[in-house]
Amino acid sequence: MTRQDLINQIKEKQSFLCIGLDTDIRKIPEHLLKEDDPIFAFNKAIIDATASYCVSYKPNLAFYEAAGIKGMISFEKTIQYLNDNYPMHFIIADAKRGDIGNTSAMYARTFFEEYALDAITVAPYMGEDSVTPFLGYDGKWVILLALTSNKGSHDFQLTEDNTGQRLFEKVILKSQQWGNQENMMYVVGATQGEMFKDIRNVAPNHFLLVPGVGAQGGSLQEVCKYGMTKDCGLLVNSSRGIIYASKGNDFAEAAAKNAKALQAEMAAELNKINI
Ligand SMILES: O=c1ccn([C@@H]2O[C@H](COP(=O)(O)O)[C@@H](O)[C@H]2O)c(=O)[nH]1
Repeated sequence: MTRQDLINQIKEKQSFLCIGLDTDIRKIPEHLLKEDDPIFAFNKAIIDATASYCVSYKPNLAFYEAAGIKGMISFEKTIQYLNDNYPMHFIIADAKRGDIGNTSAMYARTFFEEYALDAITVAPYMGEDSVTPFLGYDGKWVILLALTSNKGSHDFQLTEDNTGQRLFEKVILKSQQWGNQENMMYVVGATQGEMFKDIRNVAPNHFLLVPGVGAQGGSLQEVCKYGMTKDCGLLVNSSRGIIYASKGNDFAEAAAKNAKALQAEMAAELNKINI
């Protein structure tokens, strides 16, 4: 998907919501456990109930890999279902990959060729040759971890060198020599609040994938205040806050209700920038 296609979807839906499919078999409603593939049955119901309120889905690979081969079959069926039924949704593999070049090339094959996903999250720690294999695909995206939502972001990402430059700034500036606004986004945690100002100093126009609203307590208003660009520039993710809105038979309706509420807040933010 191109940047312009994504912006068009955001305008059409009046939403920049990305729903995280972090599906844990231990958390899904009991009545689904008698299905052949409970994880897929859960995802399908969540997707059908929420698709009109979001522009993106983000399955996190950890949740599928944890269930072994069965989990990967559920992942594959989920992706197939999205590609067949909701082809204009931007699908992100939250896999946080990155390795020496030939190994990264295999990860890229997996997620971009085998599963035909739009984007993959990549860890920048191994540098240029670990990231560039993901950038050789037209219309596909690398989403580089820059300033994450967790407490551990202070351990490395927020530390300064002797010129005062912080590691997340170095990652963003250096990686702009490898990719551009058409094939690279950055992960910035919603919990980082005013830090979005500093992010926009080094990445004024790149799209940001922003996890951390909902269960982690990040503020959508603050993210928009400091991080929104003139064409939005944000994909804001919520996983647990939507998919586990209810543990009962009404789980899909409850997910739709929470997704709709976030979409309404997003529409109000988009209204401020006239898109
Ligand atoms: O900095 C980061 C990077 C990735 N994540 C992932 O996003 C979702 C957030 O889930 P919630 O349930 O909405 O908290 C999850 O898949 C994380 O692994 C992140 O939270 N922060």
